[in-house]
Amino acid sequence: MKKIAVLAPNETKLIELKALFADSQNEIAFAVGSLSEGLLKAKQLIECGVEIIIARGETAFNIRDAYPGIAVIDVPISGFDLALALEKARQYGENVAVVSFPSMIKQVECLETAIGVKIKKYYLTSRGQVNAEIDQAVKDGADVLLGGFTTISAARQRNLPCVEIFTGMQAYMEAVSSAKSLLVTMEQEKRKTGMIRAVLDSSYEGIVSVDEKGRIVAVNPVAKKILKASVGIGADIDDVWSELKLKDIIKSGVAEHNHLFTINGVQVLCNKVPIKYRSGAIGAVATFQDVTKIQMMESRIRKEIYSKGHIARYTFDDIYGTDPVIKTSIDMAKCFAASNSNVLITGETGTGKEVFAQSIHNYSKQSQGPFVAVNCAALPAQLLESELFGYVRGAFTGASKEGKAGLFEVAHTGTIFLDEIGEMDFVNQGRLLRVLQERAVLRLGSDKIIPISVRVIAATNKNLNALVSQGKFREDLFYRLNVLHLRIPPLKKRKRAISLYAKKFLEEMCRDTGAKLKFSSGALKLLENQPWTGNVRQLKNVVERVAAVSKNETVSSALLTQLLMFENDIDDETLTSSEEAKTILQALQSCNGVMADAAEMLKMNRTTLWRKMNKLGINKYK
Ligand SMILES: Nc1ncnc2c1ncn2[C@@H]1O[C@H](COP(=O)(O)OP(=O)(O)OP(=O)(O)O)[C@@H](O)[C@H]1O
Repeated sequence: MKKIAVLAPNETKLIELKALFADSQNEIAFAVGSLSEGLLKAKQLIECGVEIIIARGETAFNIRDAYPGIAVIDVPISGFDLALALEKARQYGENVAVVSFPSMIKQVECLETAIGVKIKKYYLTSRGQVNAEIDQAVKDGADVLLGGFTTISAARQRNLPCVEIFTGMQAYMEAVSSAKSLLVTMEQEKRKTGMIRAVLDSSYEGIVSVDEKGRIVAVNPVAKKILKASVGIGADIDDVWSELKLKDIIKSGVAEHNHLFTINGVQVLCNKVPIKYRSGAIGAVATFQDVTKIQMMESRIRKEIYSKGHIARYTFDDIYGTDPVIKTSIDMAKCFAASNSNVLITGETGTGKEVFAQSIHNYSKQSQGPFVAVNCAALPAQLLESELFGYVRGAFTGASKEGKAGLFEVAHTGTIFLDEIGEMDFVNQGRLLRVLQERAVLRLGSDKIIPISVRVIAATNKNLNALVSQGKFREDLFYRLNVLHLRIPPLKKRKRAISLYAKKFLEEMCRDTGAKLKFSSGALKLLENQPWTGNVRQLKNVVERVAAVSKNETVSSALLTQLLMFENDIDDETLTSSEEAKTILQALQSCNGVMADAAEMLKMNRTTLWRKMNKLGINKYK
């Protein structure tokens, strides 16, 4: 496809030009036409793919005016061309007048001082004016008329002395050479623009940039989607998105980061930056992202990173609860799961508070997000603070170089389960309250607010009301946590459920080992009459022991009595401070005091270890 075209003013010139550029016939299109006829030819050439048009004077001017997207090269009148014309003109007399369109007169003006002559000028704005201007020139005493094709044709018809200013071949050669190098530059620009366009189009961020007047110069598909407006290049940014105040950025020359806006109901996070050239701003660019998309992406990344550790295993189906007491708790918990409010679960140790918390999470809208369980009593206050809220590099001595996301951030879009909340110190209670109020966290040592969407479920076996009246627990925090309250009754209050649990747990254990065991009715009676201070957890442990030691298919009350004696012995104060304490201390020592590792080594969960340490007076280890 030919990208360059030459418009000759007449047939004679066309023949000369075709001969001159015979070598470039494949690259250059040739056509005849000047003024309105030239404009028509230009239209046809553009439709055929021409991007650069070489034309003369007024024709060039008109094409440029009508097709601003097309490069037009004006064939100039050279000093040599004008000198030649003047030399001929002087043969008629001293008074030379040029009658022509402004573009040609401007070129003559530039050259007349160089040549050292004074030429009278008569401007044409249309072809129809030519005779009137010639009349005026003659009246003013012109001996000879200079001009282009229009003037010379009219003068010749009236037998007036005239000389045509020819555009020499040298000028056409220069114009063609300029056109060729312009084409190369244009191709390079197009490639660059194409690459920038591809970057803009593939960006996950919305991007809008404006020039110094606030007119849009670039806008990508994501931005169009968010703005929901038919955003056109050249449109005033204030007509499309006035809230953005992008013109203020051009004025101030100062960037603004992390601004939250709502546009068309979509919350976006926006950065605005001035485009600077030399000392001033020549435009501005705004990049913005749909906040929910950022959150979804973050949550996906977080889930990838934490998928191993932060999953809720239990669902309501795992809770054995045919007894009416627990059924009521399950029904209530299901209702709680449907709301987003904070939940406080109270109940004695081992009643199943975490099982309920996990089931609520899995039944809730947050079920696709992480479930992060934190034992507030298992960590010293300062460590708990950095674990919960995270920190930035250098926040405190020993802080990791990269900083660390807190568990609240980890739990984003999911649930955080704050177990043993009654053990939380006052400083952390204050920080927790702020997080609950503002739904955002500040990492230690940072002033950057990180918005989070986390469902909070807290649990305690303490009487929080009593702790509030003793001044050990913040009242405001208590009310924030206690929006929905789930009380899990102790096992001794669900006597009828004991044998059901025992049977179910035995079935579970047998499923693992392949054994076929069942309780005798006497054994079940015995179980029902135990105090079960450790509640369901304790019952489960006893059944586990039964499954391990029972040699007969039917578990007798005799065997059970023996095992229960042993169970009660474990609770015996005299035993606790000796062997068990020693084992725990050894485990803690070899794990550098890291409770999670020690618990794993001792094959018990962290909560159990923590409780045992408390009981044995070794909870201040480290
Ligand atoms: N209704 C139930 N159905 C089945 N298993 C249960 C039930 N309640 C509790 N459990 C079992 O009892 C054990 C203790 O439960 P969980 O850890 O939820 O208690 P907790 O009240 O959170 O204890 P703590 O206060 O000591 O943290 C778990 O192993 C769980 O499987």
